[in-house]
Amino acid sequence: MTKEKFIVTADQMRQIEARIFTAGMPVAALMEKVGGLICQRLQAIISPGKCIGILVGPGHNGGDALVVARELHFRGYHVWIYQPFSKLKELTSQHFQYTQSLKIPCYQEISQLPSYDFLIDGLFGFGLEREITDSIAAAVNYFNSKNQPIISIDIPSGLHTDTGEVLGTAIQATHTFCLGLWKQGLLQEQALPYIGKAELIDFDIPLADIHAVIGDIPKIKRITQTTALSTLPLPRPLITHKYKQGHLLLICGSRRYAGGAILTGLGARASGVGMLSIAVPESLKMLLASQLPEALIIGCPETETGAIAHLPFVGCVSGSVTHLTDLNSFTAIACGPGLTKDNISIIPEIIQCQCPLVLDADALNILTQIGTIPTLKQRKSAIILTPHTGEFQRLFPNIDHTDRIKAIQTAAEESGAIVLLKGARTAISNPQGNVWINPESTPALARGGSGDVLTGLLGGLLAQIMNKEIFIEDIVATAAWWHSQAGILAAQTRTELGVDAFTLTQYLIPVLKQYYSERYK
Ligand SMILES: NC(=O)C1=CN([C@@H]2O[C@H](COP(=O)(O)OP(=O)(O)OC[C@H]3O[C@@H](n4cnc5c(N)ncnc54)[C@H](OP(=O)(O)O)[C@@H]3O)[C@@H](O)[C@H]2O)[C@@H](O)CC1
Ligand SMILES: Nc1ncnc2c1ncn2[C@@H]1O[C@H](COP(=O)(O)OP(=O)(O)O)[C@@H](O)[C@H]1O
Ligand SMILES: [K+]
Repeated sequence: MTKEKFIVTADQMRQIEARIFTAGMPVAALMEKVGGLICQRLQAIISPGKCIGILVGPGHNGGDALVVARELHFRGYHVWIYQPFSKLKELTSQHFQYTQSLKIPCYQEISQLPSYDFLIDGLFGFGLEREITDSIAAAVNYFNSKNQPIISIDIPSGLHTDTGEVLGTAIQATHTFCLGLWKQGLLQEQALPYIGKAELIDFDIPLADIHAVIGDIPKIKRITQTTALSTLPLPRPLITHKYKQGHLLLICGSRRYAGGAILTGLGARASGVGMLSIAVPESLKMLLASQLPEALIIGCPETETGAIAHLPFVGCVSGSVTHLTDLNSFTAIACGPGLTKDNISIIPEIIQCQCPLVLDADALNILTQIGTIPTLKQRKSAIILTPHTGEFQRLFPNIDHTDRIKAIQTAAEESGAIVLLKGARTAISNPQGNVWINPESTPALARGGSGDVLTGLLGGLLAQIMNKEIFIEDIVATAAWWHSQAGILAAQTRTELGVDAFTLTQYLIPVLKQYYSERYK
């Protein structure tokens, strides 16, 4: 669905809504339509005869909930209403009056509430701007303590629509039916424990109204299956050869961290890149060759501690060492996993390469040591930094990272890099502040080495976009999506404990194959 990629703040949603109403759509008609759509979804989840408690707030979120209450009542569900407010908005008040004429039981006190199978949360939507307190806060905490399924309308009541921050307390939903367009708060990490399974209820907001408010090219977008698949190098052109499918150089590994190089290599393998070269310390060469027989393994001179001392350009070293001819012969370079910080000269050595460059893990720690901004300012071509929160803080110590989206926008603008901030909701910003957020992932990925897999996969995809009209940040977003989807599939098959980084690499291709089942039947 095309609207899945848009993300709005409360203010933007209000402006979009205002345009629709000004154009002639009656407010009551829209509420009726939305309530009907919510009901259809509820009927698919909840069988008739179940007992459903409806939590009704004073605004239009409460109005939606009342439409739902009325409809479910007529469809054979046992419905009761909890409505503790003395003053309701006019439309909400009318719907409330009608539910009372239908004799749907209504309660003001939680102590009086009957039992229930499901709750529908219509206390507050995007109109919540101040903390929930007193008896309403106590009610929210009471409902959370019951451990029964709760379906929140638009957003779990108590979450700030933009920041996902908890305002006093918040409903811990098992499902969230977000209305019309994804609210920014639902994409924020701090909101995750409250949202449950989230889905968008599309109520036909005209695209023209969306673009009029958030712009032709929206600043913040959700990565979707459609946006990701549209940038993948699939199907391959029939007439091609390996060098046309990209040549990736990985610079990674050390005697201490050999596994990082293997995992990065296996991530790159799954990308389908035409040629893969891996620069590792000389003593790792045989190991890497045995794990990745298709790759060209470049053994590098090493420090006493077993880190790469420098890259073996032609003329630099002799003997059995495989030489690198020229960094500019590659179509992408990814550097960092397992490198150690033992030799900081490796970054100045590669920073001027002309192809897209990914820095991850110890390459980021080295970058911090030699000076993030001054070093990146020397760079003329695209560079992608892939820090987790700790690395981000070290790279950009002056940037407040509590709002992760603002933080990456600032970091990208100041450094000129594309910044991918890893986490439960990985987000990517380019230097112009255009952001992609990855909306689905799994905590199964919170495990050593899974970031190394991402670096290899990303490098391999970047290597393949040469001469294609694809923005680099779009392919970075695709890599984050693919990596997470592989984690989700692996966790579904093996539980969240069964997704070690090597196993993750084994799911990268199977997860993709699901989307191309017709082609590969
Ligand atoms: N836009 C659309 O396209 C569509 C929107 N729709 C629906 O409308 C919802 C937005 O409705 P909304 O604007 O009426 O706000 P909502 O979230 O119900 O609550 C605001 C009310 O709560 C009150 N209040 C606030 N904080 C409080 C507190 N801490 N403790 C106690 N009270 C507090 C506040 O009172 P006041 O601040 O005025 O005192 C006000 O009365 C949206 O989420 C969606 O469900 C759909 O029907 C159709 C399409
Ligand atoms: N709670 C989580 N939910 C979803 N994904 C996560 C979570 N925690 C970590 N990840 C993902 O796992 C990967 C971890 O990367 P990183 O921290 O660099 O690990 P390593 O350096 O050990 O490989 C990142 O892609 C990150 O987005
Ligand atoms: K709600």
